[in-house]
Amino acid sequence: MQDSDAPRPFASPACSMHEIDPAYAGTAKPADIAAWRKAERARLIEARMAIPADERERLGTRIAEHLRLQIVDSTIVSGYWPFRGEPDLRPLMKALGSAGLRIALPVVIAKGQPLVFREWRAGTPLARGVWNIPIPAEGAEVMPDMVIAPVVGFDPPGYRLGYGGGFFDRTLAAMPRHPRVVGVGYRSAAIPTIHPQAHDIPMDLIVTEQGVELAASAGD
Ligand SMILES: Nc1nc2c(c(=O)[nH]1)N(C=O)[C@@H](CNc1ccc(C(=O)N[C@@H](CCC(=O)O)C(=O)O)cc1)CN2
Ligand SMILES: Nc1ncnc2c1ncn2[C@@H]1O[C@H](COP(=O)(O)OP(=O)(O)OP(=O)(O)O)[C@@H](O)[C@H]1O
Repeated sequence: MQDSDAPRPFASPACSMHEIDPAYAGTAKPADIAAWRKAERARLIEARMAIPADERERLGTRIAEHLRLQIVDSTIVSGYWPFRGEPDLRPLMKALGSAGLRIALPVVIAKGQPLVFREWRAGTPLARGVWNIPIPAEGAEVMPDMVIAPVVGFDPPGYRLGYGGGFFDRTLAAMPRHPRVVGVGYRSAAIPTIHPQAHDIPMDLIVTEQGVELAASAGD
């Protein structure tokens, strides 16, 4: 009698991924990309906030350890002030500042406009910016040569899903010299694709608690 669950090794080709419906693989192009992104952001942010705070802190420390190894030949590094459960890299920002690097934070000037970067040092007074994000109350506007961008989601080629303002894409597109752009996030923010659009600029590198996820090929 034939056991229907038993493996039948030669019944099909070794790899049949090409036969799988893209919808099943989670990569079918949604009819409405903006609506899909909105729902995906909400899902990813909710999942991130559900990670217990002490676990997020542990993961953030590991991300900072991996990230630190990537900071070579940079003089002005833009970090970020964490919110909505983003990895907290402030200890690293302080350590880099003590080591002589200049640190900046992104500032929203207006919706639909590029960000500007303002220098920050430990102890710099903060003000509440748009969406109540803390920003340096004073300080020179600077051009970072490395930008650390927190991700809500990311995909294997290094495209970043953010909060939906389009700020980093607009900012990078407007910068006279392309800085090194490093996306940071928890490994659980990895998705098969963010369905990149023409305006989406891929990260040069993504760093999670597991290490460096990708490095764009030399010369990019
Ligand atoms: N910590 C941190 N600071 C940062 C960023 C970031 O990602 N993380 N930004 C990186 O860009 C900028 C702020 N970007 C933001 C963009 C949108 C929303 C926001 O709340 N948007 C609306 C929905 C927008 C839409 O879907 O149309 C919302 O969520 O209600 C918040 C911040 C600058 N500072
Ligand atoms: N360079 C650009 N010029 C004009 N519009 C842009 C540019 N980049 C993005 N946008 C617009 O911004 C909106 C949001 O873009 P997107 O969904 O990529 O945001 P996001 O990367 O998730 O957000 P954020 O960077 O703020 O965290 C879209 O409507 C997009 O068309």
